[in-house]
Amino acid sequence: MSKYQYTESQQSFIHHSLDKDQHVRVIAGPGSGKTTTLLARVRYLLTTGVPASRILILAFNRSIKNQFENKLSGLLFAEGIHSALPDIRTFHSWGQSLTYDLFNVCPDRSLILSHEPVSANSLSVLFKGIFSGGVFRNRGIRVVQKNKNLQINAQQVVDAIPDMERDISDLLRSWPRQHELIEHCVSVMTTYRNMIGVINDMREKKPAEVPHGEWDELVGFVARVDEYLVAQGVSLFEDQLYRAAMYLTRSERALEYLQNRYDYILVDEFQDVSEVSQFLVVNACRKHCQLNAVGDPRQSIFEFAGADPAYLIRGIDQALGHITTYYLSESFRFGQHIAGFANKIARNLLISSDTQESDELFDDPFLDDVPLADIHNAEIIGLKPRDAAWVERSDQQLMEITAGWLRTNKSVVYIVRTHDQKVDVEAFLVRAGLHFKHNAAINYKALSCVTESLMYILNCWVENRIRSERPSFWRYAEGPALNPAALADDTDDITVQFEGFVRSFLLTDKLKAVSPSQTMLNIYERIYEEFLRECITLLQQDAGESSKEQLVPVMADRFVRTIYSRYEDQLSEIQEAENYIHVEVAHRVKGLEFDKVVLFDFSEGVFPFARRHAERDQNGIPYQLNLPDYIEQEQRLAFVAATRAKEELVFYIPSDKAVSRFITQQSGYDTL
Ligand SMILES: Nc1ncnc2c1ncn2[C@@H]1O[C@H](COP(=O)(O)OP(=O)(O)OP(=O)(O)O)[C@@H](O)[C@H]1O
Repeated sequence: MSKYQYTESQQSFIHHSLDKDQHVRVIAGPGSGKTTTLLARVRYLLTTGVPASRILILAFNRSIKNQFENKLSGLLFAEGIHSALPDIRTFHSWGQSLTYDLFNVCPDRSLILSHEPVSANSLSVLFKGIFSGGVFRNRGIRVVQKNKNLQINAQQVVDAIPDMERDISDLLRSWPRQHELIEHCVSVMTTYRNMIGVINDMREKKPAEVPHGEWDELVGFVARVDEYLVAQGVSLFEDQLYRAAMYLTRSERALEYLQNRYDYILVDEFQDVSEVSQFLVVNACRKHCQLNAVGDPRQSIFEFAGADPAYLIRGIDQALGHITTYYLSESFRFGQHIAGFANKIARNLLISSDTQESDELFDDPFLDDVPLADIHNAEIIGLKPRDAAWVERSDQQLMEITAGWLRTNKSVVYIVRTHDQKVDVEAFLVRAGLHFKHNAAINYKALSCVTESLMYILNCWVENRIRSERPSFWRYAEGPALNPAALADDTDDITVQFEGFVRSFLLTDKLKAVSPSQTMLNIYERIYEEFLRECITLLQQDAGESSKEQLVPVMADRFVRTIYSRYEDQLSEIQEAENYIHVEVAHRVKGLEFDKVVLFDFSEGVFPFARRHAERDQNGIPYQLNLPDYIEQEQRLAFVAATRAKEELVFYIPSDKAVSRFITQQSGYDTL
C-alpha cells in the first residue's frame, strides 16, 4: 500500500504505457513530486515484471544518485517487493562503464586511444578531484594511457601528486621576494583544496597585472602542469562521457550494443543534461528502449557547464519523435505563500525573455499568480545601514529564530551563494553557539583557517612585527589581544624564541572561535602542537645554519606534506550526532527539501553574483550583471534556492548591502 494518494497526473505517468517506443516526459515545478513519482514509476515497472537489470536510472551527481537509491530500496522494502535494484548511476559513471563495455564488444583501440587536448575544464576537474581526494582516491578513475591501452588506477594518479607538488614548491622557492613567497604560499595552501582556483587565476591574469616579470613564471608553471597531464594521457572527468560518445559515432556494433542494453532509461533533472549526455541517452533510446525524462526547465542551473533545458522541451522530440508529456501542477512541498514568492522570482524570467521557448517554458498552471499580500511564510530580514546595536539585534533575531527551529526538531538549511560565504556563515553560527553539519568540504575550509593562521604566525615571526592584515577568520576570534612583547628577541636561542612566539598567540581562544565542536577543537589543538614540534625539530636540526627566512618555506612545506594530510582524513570522518543546521551552496541544494530555509545574504552582487574582481563597465557595474542570459541563470538559481522550503523561507540581507533585485521587485512581504 502506497504512502501517498497520487494525483491523477502523477498516476498517469506512473502507469504510462510499457511500450518501448512510447517515450514519456514530465515537466513540473519544484515540490510537485517529480522524483517521488519517478520512484513510483520504477516500482511499477518492477512489479509488472520488467527485470531490474533492464532498467537504468541516471542522476547528475552522487548525492542525488545515493538519495534515489536509498528511497527506492526503502519503498520496495516497505511494500514487500522483493526485487534487485535497477542500475542507478551518475552520468559520468555510466559513460565510464559504457566505454569499457563498448571496448569489450568491439575492441578497437583506435577508437579510444586518440589523443584529445586537455581542456581547461577537464583540468579544473582533475585538480578538484586530486586535491579533494574524493573522486580519485575513493572511486578510482580508470584512465586510458596513450599508446598502451593501459589503465592507470587511482593509486597511480595519487602517486603522481608529489610531482605536481614539487613543481608548486619549486615555483614558490624561486619566487623572487620573500614577502611575496610567504603570501603566495598562504594563498596556495589555503586554496590547496581548490587548486584550480589558483591555476585559473593564473590563466586569466594578463601580463600587465603581474608585477616584475613573474608572468613568465606563472605561464611556465601552467604549461608544465598541462604538459604533465598530456604526457600521462590522463583521461579526465568529462572525457568519461566524450569517450563513450566518440565510440558510438564510430562503431555500428557499439551503437547496436547500447541500443539493446536497456528497456527503460529514466532520467531525473533532465533540464541539466548537456549535449553529450543527451546524445548518449537518445541514442540508447532510439530503438528498443523507452525514455522517461523528468525535469523543470526553470530549475536549470548548470548552463555554465553545458546544460540546456531545450533538450527537455524539444530536443528529445526532435531526436525520438512522438513523446507523451505530463504536467504536474500541485506543489506538495510548500503552501501558497512560498509558491507565490518563488513564482514572483521566476516570473521575471518570463518578463525578461520574449522568445517562443520561454512561453513554452513558463505557461504552465504551476505559475498561477498568488497575491503577494498573502505572503507570510516568506520573510525578509532587512537591516538598516551599519549600526552596531542594530546589527547585533538583527543577528540576534535570526539566531533566536534558528535556535527555536532546532528545538522543535525542524530541518534547517542556510543557503549561500559561494563556498567562501560558507566560512562566514559557519563563523556566524559558531558565535551563536549553533551547530552546523560539517562535511569534508567544510572541514577543509576550517582546516584552511588553521593553515592560514599558522602561516600568519610564521610571517610575523620573520618580520618581527604583528601584521595589520590578519587572516580572515581572525576577525571572528574574541580572545585576548596578541602580545607584542613576545616579539622581542630576549634570547639568542632561535628555538626558544620561536616557541615563545607561537605560544604568545594564545591560540586556543582563537581556535575556539572557529571550531564548530569540541572534537574539532581537539584536532585543531593537536595540529598546532604538532606543527610547533615539527618546526622546533627543524630549527634544532638546522641550528645556526639557516636564517629564519630560509626556514619558513621549509616549515610550510613540511606542514602541508605531513600534518595537513594526516588530519584531513580524521576531519572528514567526524559526524555530529546533534541537531544541526545544514549550510550549503545554492548549486548543491537542487532536489533537496528542508522545513526551514534561510537564504543567507540575498543581496545585489550575491544574487545575481558578481565576482569581487570582475571586469566592470564604465559605470563601475560588473559587466556580467548587464547580460540578460547571465541574469536569467542567476534567477533560476534563486528560484531553486527559494523552493527548497517546506514551511518557512527567510531572506537575510546584511546591513551594508542592497537587497537583491530578485526581491526588490516584489512587495507585500513581512519585514522583521
Ligand atoms: N501525491 C503526493 N502526496 C503527498 N505528498 C507528496 C505526493 N507527491 C510528492 N509528495 C511529497 O512532496 C515533496 C516533494 O516531492 P519531490 O521531492 O518528489 O518533488 P520534485 O518535483 O522532485 O521537487 P524538485 O523539483 O524540487 O526536486 C516530498 O516531500 C514528497 O514526499
